[in-house]
Amino acid sequence: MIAPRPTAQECKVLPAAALRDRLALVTGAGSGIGRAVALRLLELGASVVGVGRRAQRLAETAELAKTSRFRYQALDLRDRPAAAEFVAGLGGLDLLVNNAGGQFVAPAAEISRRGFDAVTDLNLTAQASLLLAARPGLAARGGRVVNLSLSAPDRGLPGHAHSAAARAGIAALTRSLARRWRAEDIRLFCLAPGTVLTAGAGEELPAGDLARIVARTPLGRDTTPGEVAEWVAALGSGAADAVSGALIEVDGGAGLVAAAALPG
Ligand SMILES: CCCCCCCCC/C=C/C(=O)SCCNC(=O)CCNC(=O)[C@H](O)C(C)(C)COP(=O)(O)OP(=O)(O)OC[C@H]1O[C@@H](n2cnc3c(N)ncnc32)[C@H](O)[C@@H]1OP(=O)(O)O
Ligand SMILES: NC(=O)C1=CN([C@@H]2O[C@H](COP(=O)(O)OP(=O)(O)OC[C@H]3O[C@@H](n4cnc5c(N)ncnc54)[C@H](OP(=O)(O)O)[C@@H]3O)[C@@H](O)[C@H]2O)C=CC1
Repeated sequence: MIAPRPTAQECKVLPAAALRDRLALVTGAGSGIGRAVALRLLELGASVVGVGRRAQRLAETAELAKTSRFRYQALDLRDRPAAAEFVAGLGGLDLLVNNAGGQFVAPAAEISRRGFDAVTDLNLTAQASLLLAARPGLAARGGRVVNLSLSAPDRGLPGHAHSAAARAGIAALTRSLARRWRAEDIRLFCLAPGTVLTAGAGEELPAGDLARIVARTPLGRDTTPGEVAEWVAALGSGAADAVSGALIEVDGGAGLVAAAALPG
């Protein structure tokens, strides 16, 4: 049985002012999931700073946002000193959404050293560095961190050896810091979407492969950007006050089943 896909409107369950007066930093806010998250946080009253490498894409998000509560900065997060300086300059921060990430699909044996480094740099080292740099700002506001991940990175994802290793590292870091930073009232979470049919996912895998992966999902459907955005917003709100260090899978149950056949 295929579960129905909610409309963008049906995903919106939080009250209108749930994030009023909060400041959020969303990485990768110029496309896909990051853009959906940024727009939803703005709707809920937050101010949002979006970063990504391409200013043009961020400007498109600003056009959709139609509010001065959105500002953006072109930034390569793998330039760790620049990213750290930028986040320090924001001052107090209520929510960091570590969304920028991704990988290429390749059999493990065909991933070169530079390819492995590029993916682990983006999905582990740069994310870790950003959240460490954000610590003082988060501590000043009892802030939250949502790290975007892959569902069940430890189940052995074909074609994703480099990325799964990086995401498992972030999950471990999330749990470690959730414990270590509790004195500063900082909460950290990992959020693992299932297959979200963004343009980025389409560049990574052919449509046929994505359809096969979605068909194997227990709920028989993809995850929508709106669903991911609502969960991120909830984790940034009072709804998550009793949650700490969790990996939350918004994946239609994908993490419960063996991954579909892909090379690798
Ligand atoms: C069923 C399972 C359920 C799994 C369920 C999966 C469902 C779909 C889930 C979708 C998940 C998503 O994340 S969708 C979002 C996708 N979006 C993205 O991935 C965007 C971000 N990605 C990137 O920017 C790139 O992929 C990334 C490699 C990380 C960074 O790129 P760089 O510019 O640094 O890299 P480059 O300079 O081009 O290349 C660096 C090295 O990597 C190698 N490299 C690059 N592309 C390569 C490729 N396709 N194959 C081999 N090797 C490659 C190059 O050859 C270089 O090595 P040498 O040749 O040795 O020099
Ligand atoms: N779509 C899916 O099915 C799933 C996605 N995810 C994860 O969710 C996140 C968002 O994915 P999605 O929206 O689909 O993909 P996109 O490719 O649209 O998003 C990736 C974003 O990250 C930004 N980015 C990439 N590299 C850098 C960098 N070095 N510095 C700054 N920004 C960077 C990109 O902007 P720019 O290129 O301009 O820098 C882009 O906005 C990723 O971490 C992805 O791996 C997880 C599970 C499933």
